[in-house]
Amino acid sequence: MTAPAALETRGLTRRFGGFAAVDGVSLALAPGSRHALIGPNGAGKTTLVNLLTGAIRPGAGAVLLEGRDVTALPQHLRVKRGLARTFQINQLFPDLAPIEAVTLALAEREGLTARWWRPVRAHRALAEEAAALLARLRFAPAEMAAPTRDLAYGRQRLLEIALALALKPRVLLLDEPAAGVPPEESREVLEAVAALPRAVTVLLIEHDMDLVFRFAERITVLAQGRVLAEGTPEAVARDPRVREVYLGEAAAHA
Ligand SMILES: Nc1ncnc2c1ncn2[C@@H]1O[C@H](COP(=O)(O)OP(=O)(O)OP(=O)(O)O)[C@@H](O)[C@H]1O
Repeated sequence: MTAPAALETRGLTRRFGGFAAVDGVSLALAPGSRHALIGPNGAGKTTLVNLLTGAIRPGAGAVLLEGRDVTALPQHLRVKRGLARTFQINQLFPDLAPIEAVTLALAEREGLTARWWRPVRAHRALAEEAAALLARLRFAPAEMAAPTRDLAYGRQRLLEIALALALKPRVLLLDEPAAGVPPEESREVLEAVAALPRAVTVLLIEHDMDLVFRFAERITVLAQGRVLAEGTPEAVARDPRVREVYLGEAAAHA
């Protein structure tokens, strides 16, 4: 028996008024894969992510996490089942150092924050775990201890990813993790994500094609709410239908 997909949708549909923003989308992320979701503006990517996380409900279809139907579950229970997404930048505390923020996130996950009597030892173990997590994302010790506001923007985006990882997800959704990050730094962000252990399946939603083609093993292309193409980066890049929607978009912006 083959393992179920890490995350799967079946015929997922969401309408706004009469307009189908997501229209019968079926996709499956293989366990441990690096998968990207791309599509021109208005293709339905954000709506699909909101359906995956449970921020909004579908009119039809299903979402399955490791083979279990989570369509009816609210967001926090999907997080508990192992689905995490990156935080928005404004959720970072500028005065906290990354090591403090990640230690707190780990403590919250372990349910330790409510215990005022928690032993110092437990806190030290969490701080060590936080340091290891940040080191995996290539934070130097000095950066871990400096206030978040002093970090370069790319490092702040990596800190968001570290906070999502503190939830110990099985599936991580990254919604444009490199948006607004200078090119030299954005490459670093994606390299650090690509180097995460294969126990975490990653779905990347990204506009920057360079980053997508560097990162992804499989790409799903969304257009007008539907899956237009799905395959390896090479196959997707060759697909004339994909070229058409992107060339059309480029022409519209010219
Ligand atoms: N709450 C809403 N009410 C009405 N229409 C909506 C709503 N949310 C999204 N839409 C419409 O659904 C379509 C898909 O939007 P969505 O934001 O999911 O696309 P996207 O692929 O994320 O686009 P972009 O890359 O520009 O962010 C758009 O035409 C949008 O106007």
